[in-house]
Amino acid sequence: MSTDKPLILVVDDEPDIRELIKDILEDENYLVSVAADGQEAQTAFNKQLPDLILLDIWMPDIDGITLLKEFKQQNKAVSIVMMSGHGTIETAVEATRLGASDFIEKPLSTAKLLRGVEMALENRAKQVAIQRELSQVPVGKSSQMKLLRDQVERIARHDMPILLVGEGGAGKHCFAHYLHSLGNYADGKFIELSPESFPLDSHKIKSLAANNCIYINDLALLNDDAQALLLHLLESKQLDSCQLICATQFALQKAVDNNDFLEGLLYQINSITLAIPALKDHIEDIPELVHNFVDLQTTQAGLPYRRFTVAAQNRLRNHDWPGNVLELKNVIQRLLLLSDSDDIDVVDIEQALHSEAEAAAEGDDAINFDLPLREAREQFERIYLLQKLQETDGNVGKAAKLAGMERTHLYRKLRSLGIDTKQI
Ligand SMILES: Nc1ncnc2c1ncn2[C@@H]1O[C@H](COP(=O)(O)OP(=O)(O)OP(=O)(O)O)[C@@H](O)[C@H]1O
Repeated sequence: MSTDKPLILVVDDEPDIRELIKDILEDENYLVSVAADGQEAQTAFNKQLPDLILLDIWMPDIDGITLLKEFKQQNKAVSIVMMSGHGTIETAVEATRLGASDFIEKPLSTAKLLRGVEMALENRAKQVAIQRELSQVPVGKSSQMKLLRDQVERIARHDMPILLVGEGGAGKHCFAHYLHSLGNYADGKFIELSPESFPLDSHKIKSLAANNCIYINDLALLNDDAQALLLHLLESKQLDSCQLICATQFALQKAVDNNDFLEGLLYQINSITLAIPALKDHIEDIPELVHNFVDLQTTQAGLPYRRFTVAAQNRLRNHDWPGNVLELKNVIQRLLLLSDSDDIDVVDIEQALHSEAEAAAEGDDAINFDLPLREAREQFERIYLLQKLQETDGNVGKAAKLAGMERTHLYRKLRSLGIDTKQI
């Protein structure tokens, strides 16, 4: 829902009835838009997705059942109540089979109309809650999150590949799952392919992809052969019966300029791009995210419930969150696990953020000889590679040459060490 008041679209070819319904619903504080025929209804639907559609069954240009099918195809979460003066049981059954949530018979009475509308909106709210549980619907009331959710609802059923761009931990997986849950292959699997696991075999990819959702993360790290294969499959339209979502935290255009990424592949996958903002750019969502994570950790992971004081929440809003939502999730988990009071206050937050910062800063220090070899090696690699990237002004290709390693190997290394080339 994009506003706090539910938006109801009334589709009826009789002007008196349309206006009457509009007046009654507006008196009850609903937002109402009206359409006289199928075409107007389609335009209104595309302009702003309604929370509920009241749809007349008999209309001159297109019948309500066809329109119902079209709307449901475009967005299966939309709630639709059919209205008809000549309602028969068969039509009602047919409409509910096709996804209508209810059926109101004309002549309408105010009570009948309002009861139908309330029930449909309640059902929709329940459905959204269930869906949220199942598919991790991205939460957040900020304008960015609302817009992204609206865009996802609009594009999920398109067949074009979708590109998600955002920093590590910003929510790319979360939006990919949401796209899958609303997409044409929601009943199929969500298969994640990483550059390491990307099969260099077109039959294998096609069989994985068939009627499923393929999520490739991080696209910039695909090696040359994998890039060429993916480009070939897309150009020859061999990945048609699947939903393809690619994700990256690196600037792909920059990778193209550096000859690290195939330009043709970028054009194949970037026509629908969603930018997932860094958490510091939508901090107003922190209270809701905190609530969401506390809920998840207490119900699913069995951690004890603790209340975050308002001061604690404000302190969380003042942090920079370089690790984005993932970092917030980790901080909350740590607080629920380690705190010994029922209330989480500013002091607890300071402590948790301090431990996070210490962990993150460890890599910037001189080599620590107390560390096990593996961690000391990682620490050295981080310092060494940051130095090379600084020398080459963030150019991964050049840094790879200096370091005497393959570019894609370097990309992978940077990712595993959590180094963001944009920050160089
Ligand atoms: N808007 C959101 N609402 C609820 N949960 C979120 C939201 N954004 C992210 N999360 C959760 O935060 C965690 C980190 O997000 P996610 O894994 O989606 O980030 P990512 O961008 O895919 O990270 P990476 O770059 O490491 O692949 C996940 O558990 C995800 O479900």
